[in-house]
Amino acid sequence: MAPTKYVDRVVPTISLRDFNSRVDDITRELVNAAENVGFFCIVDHGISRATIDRIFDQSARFFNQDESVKARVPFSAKYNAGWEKNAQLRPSTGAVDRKESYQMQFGSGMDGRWLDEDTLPGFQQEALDFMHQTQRVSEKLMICFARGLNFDDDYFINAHDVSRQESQTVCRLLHYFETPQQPNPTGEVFHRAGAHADWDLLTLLFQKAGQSGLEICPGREVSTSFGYGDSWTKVEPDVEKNAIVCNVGDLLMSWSDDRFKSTFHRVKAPSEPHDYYGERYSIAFFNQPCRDAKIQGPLKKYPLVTGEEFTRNAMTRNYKAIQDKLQKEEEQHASAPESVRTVSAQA
Ligand SMILES: O=C(O)CCC(=O)C(=O)O
Ligand SMILES: [Fe+2]
Repeated sequence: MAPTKYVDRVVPTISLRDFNSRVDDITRELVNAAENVGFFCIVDHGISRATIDRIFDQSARFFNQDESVKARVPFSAKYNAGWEKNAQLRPSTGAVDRKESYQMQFGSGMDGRWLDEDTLPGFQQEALDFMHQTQRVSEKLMICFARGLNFDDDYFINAHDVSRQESQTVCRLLHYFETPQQPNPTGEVFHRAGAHADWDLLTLLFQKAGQSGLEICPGREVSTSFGYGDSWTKVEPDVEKNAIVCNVGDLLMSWSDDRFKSTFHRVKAPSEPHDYYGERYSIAFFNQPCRDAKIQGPLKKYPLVTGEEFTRNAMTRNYKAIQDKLQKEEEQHASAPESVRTVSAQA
């Protein structure tokens, strides 16, 4: 593989301190970041580092269970919840991400998908507490983006109400495996998370100290397929500042008539000398619209769709890209590639 081209880009850091009295300034900063980079870090958000460390401990507890235990709560594409391993196929790589993940929701999508209290005492409660705290931070961002688009303050909050049955919001625990440092004899590339854009409104990402790998390639600058030939920027974990890395998803891009940019990102397949090869834990909180939310930007650039339709369209798009890629490979090699197993319901 050709060496990755890197470029320094400023990923703005935005403080949510004194939110109520500073909401206009914060809105300006967020809007500017969303228009230009699509990524930003937030600090002074109110979730303590101790809370974040504890949820990472819970995540390790979950992933340390035997596979037979985790397999009791398998991923369901219908409910977009549960555990999966080496299963998320990416159109950008044509391969599965080398990771396991456990997706949690607030409501009935989790029926039968929590491990029982005997197996993981306290896990469900702590996970839900963390998810509610992250939801409250998300709601502050939603107020600002609603203001930026001249909607009422509670416009996005209502469309993402996690107390409703129609909620689709997901908290994804992620665990990437340690990667062999020696080039693999077969030349196999261990993709961690292939380049993609998320298809939610906003993603809030938590990282652990020293566990690098996240890279971005702002959407509007991408000129090659999935940003491969483009210049990437590393977004290192900033645990000192207790930063949460946030990005605009396809939903907010569409809902803003393309004013706010959904941005390509990836967790790089470690392959170059300074890459991080060790295991990586991260947590992504995807603000998904309620199934019956009505989605249309102020300029009505795109036809009105419901949250359910938007998610379905995003999945179809993703799936079609994979199908097209496989078809091309099939034509090139005149032999069928390994069959596609699952397409995760997330970007
Ligand atoms: O693990 C990470 O840092 C990024 C994960 C991600 O982009 C995703 O799951 O959509
Ligand atoms: Fe992502």
